[in-house]
Amino acid sequence: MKKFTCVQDIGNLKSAIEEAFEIKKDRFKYVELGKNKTLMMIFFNSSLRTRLSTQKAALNLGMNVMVLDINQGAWKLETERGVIMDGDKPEHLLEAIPVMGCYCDVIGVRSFARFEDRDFDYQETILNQFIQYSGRPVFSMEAATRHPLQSFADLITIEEYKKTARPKVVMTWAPHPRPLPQAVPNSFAEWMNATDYEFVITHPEGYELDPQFVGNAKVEYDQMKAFEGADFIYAKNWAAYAGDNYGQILSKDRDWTVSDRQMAVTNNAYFMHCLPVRRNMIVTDDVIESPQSIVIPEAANREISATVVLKRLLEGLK
Ligand SMILES: CCC[C@H](NC(=O)CCC(=O)O)C(=O)O
Ligand SMILES: NC(=O)OP(=O)(O)O
Repeated sequence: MKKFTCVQDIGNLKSAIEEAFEIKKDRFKYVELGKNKTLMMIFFNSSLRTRLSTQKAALNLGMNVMVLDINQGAWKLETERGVIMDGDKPEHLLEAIPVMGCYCDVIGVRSFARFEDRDFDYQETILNQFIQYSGRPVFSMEAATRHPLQSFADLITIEEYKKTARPKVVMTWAPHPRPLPQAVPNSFAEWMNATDYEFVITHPEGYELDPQFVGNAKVEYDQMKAFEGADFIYAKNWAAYAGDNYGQILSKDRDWTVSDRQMAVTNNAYFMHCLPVRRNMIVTDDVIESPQSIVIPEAANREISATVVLKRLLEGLK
């Protein structure tokens, strides 16, 4: 594997899941693979789970790790070409990227959507500059339109907990005080559509995601109807994508906050969320603390998805 940015990069999902379960049984099985290899993790945005689980995954494989928070300590970076750099940004990304590539063997990048220009975001301008100019294999630690390490961990978790071969999985929008990226919902939809699960997306009108990610999923504007008989509930907020509303908050309707009321019409569904989660906006305390909440095992599986991905990128170096 030369990059990991989307579901297609992991190849056959059944094999990927088998590899994840194999590594989960012995996460140090490939500890020699990363000897004298260095992972560089570059964050343009905050992180807890991705930062810790990916570093742990690198250690599982015997790698050295360097972490750079671009906005803390490094020079402020200009990312646009053609800009006269007479402002507060001393360095251009197009120099910084190949320089960073000199010091490592594999690069992970976190760079969220900026909501200033939908094309800039949806062309994955920042991530693709790392892929084009670093000279190293690059993987996404959440970029503008996807979060594949999270989605892979979500799939592993559903495979561990599902009680039927083809569970009903429902992704629901929920309210939030800030406009959040579409990366997590886009990516979850992309991975769910790559399985044979029954997949439903529910959100208020106006929150339609990019059709390239919605695919053949059923979109249901009635949340209670969507929840009927569900085996897994995946909650997430996202800002509007469509038209002139890109990056906007259209609703903060807390009737969409996941509570016992909605969970009561499911098939005793498991509750999932990528975290961090705004309690009593996205989900009530009772639901996220219930026996059906699997958000912690879901977060734990981030170490497994990252170990599989780094293992394949290291194998691709040979
Ligand atoms: C893994 C999720 C990362 C990010 N989440 C946030 O930015 C939450 C920030 C907040 O709740 O203020 C998102 O929604 O894409
Ligand atoms: N789910 C996830 O990626 O969490 P962080 O933003 O804390 O890394």
